[in-house]
Amino acid sequence: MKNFTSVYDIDNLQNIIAKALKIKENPLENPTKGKGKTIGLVFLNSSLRTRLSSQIAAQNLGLNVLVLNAAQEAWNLEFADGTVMNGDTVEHIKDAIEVLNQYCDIIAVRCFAGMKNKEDDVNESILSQFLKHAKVPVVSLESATRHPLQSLADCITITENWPFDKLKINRKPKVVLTWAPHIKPIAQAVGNSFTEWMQQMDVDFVITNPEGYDLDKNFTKETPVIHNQEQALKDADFIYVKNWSSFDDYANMPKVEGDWMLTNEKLEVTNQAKVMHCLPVRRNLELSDEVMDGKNSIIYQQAKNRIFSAQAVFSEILDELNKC
Ligand SMILES: NCCC[C@H](NC(=O)CCC(=O)O)C(=O)O
Ligand SMILES: NC(=O)OP(=O)(O)O
Repeated sequence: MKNFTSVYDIDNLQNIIAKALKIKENPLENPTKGKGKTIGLVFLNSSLRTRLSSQIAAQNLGLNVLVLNAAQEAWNLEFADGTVMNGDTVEHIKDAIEVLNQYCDIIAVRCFAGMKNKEDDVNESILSQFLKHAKVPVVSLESATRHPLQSLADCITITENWPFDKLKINRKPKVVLTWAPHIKPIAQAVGNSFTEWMQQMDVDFVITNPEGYDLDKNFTKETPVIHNQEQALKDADFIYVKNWSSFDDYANMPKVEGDWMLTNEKLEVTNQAKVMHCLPVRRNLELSDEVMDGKNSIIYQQAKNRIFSAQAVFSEILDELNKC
């Protein structure tokens, strides 16, 4: 694996899920694979899980880990080309990446959507600069349109809870991605990414969201989008709860009819569905305390699997680097 920014960077989804599950059994199986190499984890936005799970994963492989919380600790970065830098920005992203090339064997970056300019976000204006200027492999820690390490962890979690090869049940699980309320505009990255990965899993996948909140068609493709939440949740085996703002009316929050928060009452029409969320979650807004703390939640298991998703990816990148 050269870079990891989407599902399209992996050769075989089932193989990498199996690899991650094997790592989970023995995370310290290859403690020297990354010896003498350095990964830089660059965060342009906040993080709890991605920062810590990537750090654990890298350490399990013997990598040196540098963490840069760039938004708080580094110089104020300029992203636009050709700007006369006589304002607040101190260092151009191009120069920062060139310097990271000198220190790192792998560069991992978190760069959320700016939510101001749709074209910039759709074109991944920041991640694309890393892909252009980095001379080492680049890993996305969530970009403007995708969160692939999260989605891989989600696939691992679904597989653990629905062991496709071992189950006697001869049907695919029904997986529902349901929109949830929020107080502010949130990017579509997690929803897009989950959609992209579910389309490659052996599952029946549907999305439910209010009118005006359909995700980018380039991600949803043929996936059914249902605007009636109760209808979509019927017989679900897995429910993935996530908020996102409007894509069509970009980064706005059109008025929503009804209450979309996931509650135990809503779970009644499901097949005792397992509930997932990438976290952080706004309790009693996106989903109720009773769901979050209840027996259907596999949300902390999902968070734990972030370690093994990152470790499987770093391991594949190291295999490639160690070939040279
Ligand atoms: N990395 C996981 C999710 C990160 C981000 N959530 C947030 O920004 C939540 C912020 C808040 O709840 O105020 C998102 O959905 O893309
Ligand atoms: N799920 C996730 O990526 O969490 P953080 O934003 O805390 O890293």
